[in-house]
Amino acid sequence: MHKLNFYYENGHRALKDVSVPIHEHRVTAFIGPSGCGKSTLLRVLNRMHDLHPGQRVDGEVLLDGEDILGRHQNVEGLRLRIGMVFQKPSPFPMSVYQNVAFGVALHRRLAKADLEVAVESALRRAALWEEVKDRLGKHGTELSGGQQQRLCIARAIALQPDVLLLDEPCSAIDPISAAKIEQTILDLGADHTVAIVTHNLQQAARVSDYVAFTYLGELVEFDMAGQVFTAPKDTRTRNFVTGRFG
Ligand SMILES: Nc1ncnc2c1ncn2[C@@H]1O[C@H](COP(=O)(O)OP(=O)(O)OP(=O)(O)O)[C@@H](O)[C@H]1O
Repeated sequence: MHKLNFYYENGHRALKDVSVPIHEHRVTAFIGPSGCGKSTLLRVLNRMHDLHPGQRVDGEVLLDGEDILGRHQNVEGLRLRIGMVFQKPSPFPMSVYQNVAFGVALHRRLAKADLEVAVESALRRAALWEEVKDRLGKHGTELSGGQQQRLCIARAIALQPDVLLLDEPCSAIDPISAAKIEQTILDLGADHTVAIVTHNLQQAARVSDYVAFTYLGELVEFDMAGQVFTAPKDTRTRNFVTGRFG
């Protein structure tokens, strides 16, 4: 993304000339103190601001050379290519199976058996299959919080997106589920481009290849994760990763 600016309805400029590469088939973590614009940035990548006519964005976000912010961009099609998982698990009010199958059936003409294969594959990749394979007809909202979040990840990856955006996927989740989700993110990074927002610096260090540190809407530092955590160049990054502020 290049020189990205974002303004909320009240004129607040939440992103200021943010330029950052998001590398293909790598995990990029966005870290920074509360309110520095991390979620805003992910939402722009999914064109969520289209739902709020008073919000304004300028700059460029290129996906395979095409500006996804372009006025003529097919936003529905874009959201198939760029999947998003939100902080709060949000399963559809339907069965576990339907939660994953629904979007797939909508966008791909698959025979029943192939649809079942696609659902199983997504649930396996989200490290949920073993826990739900005997109760696929159960309501998605009856799963535990950690299971619901993995269901949302399965739902997103079933659509075979090129890019997956994860906004604090483990924030409301017990450590065992969080560890499973982290492993899922590591596995997904092998063949998906992943951008994750997390408050958990240890988690960012464990799952990401690259780290972007943002502060007050600006990109302060972008580098390989090891570099940012062990030898940050900017004093603000150093203070943040060593727990001196944030
Ligand atoms: N709907 C809104 N209207 C006006 N300002 C907003 C709105 N939503 C967020 N903001 C402001 O934009 C800035 C960035 O918010 P954002 O949610 O992107 O930060 P964040 O880094 O994700 O924070 P956190 O880590 O707490 O989730 C903050 O100053 C916030 O107060």
